[in-house]
Amino acid sequence: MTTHRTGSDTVVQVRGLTKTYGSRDVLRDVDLEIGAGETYALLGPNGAGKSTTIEILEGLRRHDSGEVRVLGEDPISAPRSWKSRLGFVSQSTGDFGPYTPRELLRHFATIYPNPRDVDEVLDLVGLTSQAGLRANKMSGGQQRRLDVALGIVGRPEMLFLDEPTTGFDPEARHQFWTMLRGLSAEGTAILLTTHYLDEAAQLADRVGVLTDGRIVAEAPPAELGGPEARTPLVRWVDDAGITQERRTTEPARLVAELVAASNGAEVPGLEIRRPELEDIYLELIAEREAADATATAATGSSDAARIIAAAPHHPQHSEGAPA
Ligand SMILES: Nc1ncnc2c1ncn2[C@@H]1O[C@H](COP(=O)(O)OP(=O)(O)OP(=O)(O)O)[C@@H](O)[C@H]1O
Repeated sequence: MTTHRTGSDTVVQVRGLTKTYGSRDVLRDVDLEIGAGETYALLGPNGAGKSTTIEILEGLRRHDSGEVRVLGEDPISAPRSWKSRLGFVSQSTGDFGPYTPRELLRHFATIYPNPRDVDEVLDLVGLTSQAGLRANKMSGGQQRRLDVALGIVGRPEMLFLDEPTTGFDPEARHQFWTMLRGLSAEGTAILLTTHYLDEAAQLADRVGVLTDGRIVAEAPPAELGGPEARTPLVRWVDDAGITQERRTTEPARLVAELVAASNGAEVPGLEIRRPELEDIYLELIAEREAADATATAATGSSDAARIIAAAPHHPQHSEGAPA
């Protein structure tokens, strides 16, 4: 399923990655490659394993089997200098203590060998006018922008963004997209998870759909699901008041036929929809869930049954080397 990249600019290389929590297989045989300057969006429903994947790549979690290389190193045994080449924005906002965004950024900038200018970063994330305010008192969206600022101040070669724009207002999201395009143009590789499919469509060179621990589809956003998935859908209400829909590659012809059949009158409820990434993603997930339900019915087992059978279950926490 994975479209392997080749070349010396590979930043992330993952082969056959598996991860189990207790008796639960969270990642099963995941392959992933991301190149310099590439933005890869990892999509998937809640609990699919996206954050687990990112945490393994960051060296915060151990994996069970498979090969993982980020900037040529195994994250678990990588030297300290390796971390300074990465940028992280995790899913939850941190506690900023009594400090202001400018103070925090100045402090973090000292950790990196070639940091960005603090004022430039404040400007990039739209926090210039909040730079001197106490960060803990800023709004949720502003704190999230600060998370992003802290993630990029070290001029990372590889940037991990776990649902970075949660809480952003629309203007901030657009500003963020522009900023990411700039980082990408400078050669930064970006791994992004998001539940905003428009964000993935806007930013990603490739998207991967992770569900049930596997990447079930991977392609540039405009190609996911293949050409079939993009066939326009025409919907209208017929004489009996019943909503009809038909997929056709010639929607204009179908509309002309409908108009002719109604003697030139308006066709009630007429709508032509061209499936977007979100429609295609939802269809992929629904297909997958239907296939899993069929398999479960056939074997008479389910994840829930396996988990109950394996109880007591003790969740693990941070397993990797300290940051
Ligand atoms: N430390 C842990 N111990 C046990 N199970 C865990 C642990 N961390 C995550 N899980 C489980 O692993 C699965 C994958 O979680 P993960 O956070 O990677 O999903 P996700 O795709 O990032 O979800 P979301 O979109 O909700 O952020 C979930 O079922 C979750 O409950």
